[in-house]
Amino acid sequence: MRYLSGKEAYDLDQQLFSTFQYSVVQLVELAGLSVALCINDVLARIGGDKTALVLCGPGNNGADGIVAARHLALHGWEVDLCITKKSSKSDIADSLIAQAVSCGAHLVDLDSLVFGDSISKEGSSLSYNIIVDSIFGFSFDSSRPLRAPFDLCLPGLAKASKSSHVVCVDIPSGWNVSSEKQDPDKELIVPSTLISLTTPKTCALGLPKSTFHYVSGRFIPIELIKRLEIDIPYEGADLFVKIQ
Ligand SMILES: NC(=O)C1=CN([C@@H]2O[C@H](COP(=O)(O)OP(=O)(O)OC[C@H]3O[C@@H](n4cnc5c(N)ncnc54)[C@H](OP(=O)(O)O)[C@@H]3O)[C@@H](O)[C@H]2O)[C@@H](O)CC1
Repeated sequence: MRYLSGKEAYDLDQQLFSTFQYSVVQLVELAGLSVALCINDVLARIGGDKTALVLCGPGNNGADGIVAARHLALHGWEVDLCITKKSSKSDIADSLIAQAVSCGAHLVDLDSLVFGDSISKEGSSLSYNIIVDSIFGFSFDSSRPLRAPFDLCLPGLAKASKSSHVVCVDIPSGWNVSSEKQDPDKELIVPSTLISLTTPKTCALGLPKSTFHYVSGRFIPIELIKRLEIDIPYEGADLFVKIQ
């Protein structure tokens, strides 16, 4: 299995957009659909109800989460969708959010969430069976200090991840993407599931042995698969494979 650094993942992404002429919307749609399929597979393994909170960030990792929220809602899940921070650059988030809501996802404000051993909505004792971390992906820069609202919600999510099932999309938010080992002095998310898109990134080498690890995002052109030696052992027409 090929593990990519943050820079290699970024370069691959750029080639998909330039040389291979994919649009962002196409790729986040395929990524988000495969994330939703993986989450259904997780549910079949852990049991419990079909309730999920999807926390989305400002970049394309967040866009993957918004699309996944829509598909989960279409798969019969009760989905709360929280946009932690909107990007000033992206013009796709608004339409993706509107589509998710029209398919049954409920928008919740970050301020209305209570972070503890689990995450719940203010005034409600109900917690979510699955929390989806789609806040930051491979463009996260762990050398920069976290600004609001991430200075509060990422440590809150990290705490909740010790007792709740947190599914991380592509990268556990806050982790150093290109390092096998994480800073022991930082309070970081402990993923119960990681869904690596395209191929795992270096940080996935430091996953706990108990973490479910999926690879999905089956949209890489043959030429890139050969050149980068990305040989994911998909079976038949499956859009994801569980590798741990
Ligand atoms: N080829 C593939 O496999 C595909 C991958 N896809 C997905 O795209 C993801 C990568 O998306 P991405 O490049 O848009 O960036 P992402 O990681 O969402 O974050 C960017 C945001 O983070 C912010 N930010 C950074 N550091 C920060 C800090 N310390 N503290 C605070 N903020 C910080 C940064 O802010 P800025 O630097 O602009 O101020 C910006 O707003 C990838 O992981 C996968 O999920 C698919 O959708 C398509 C095909």
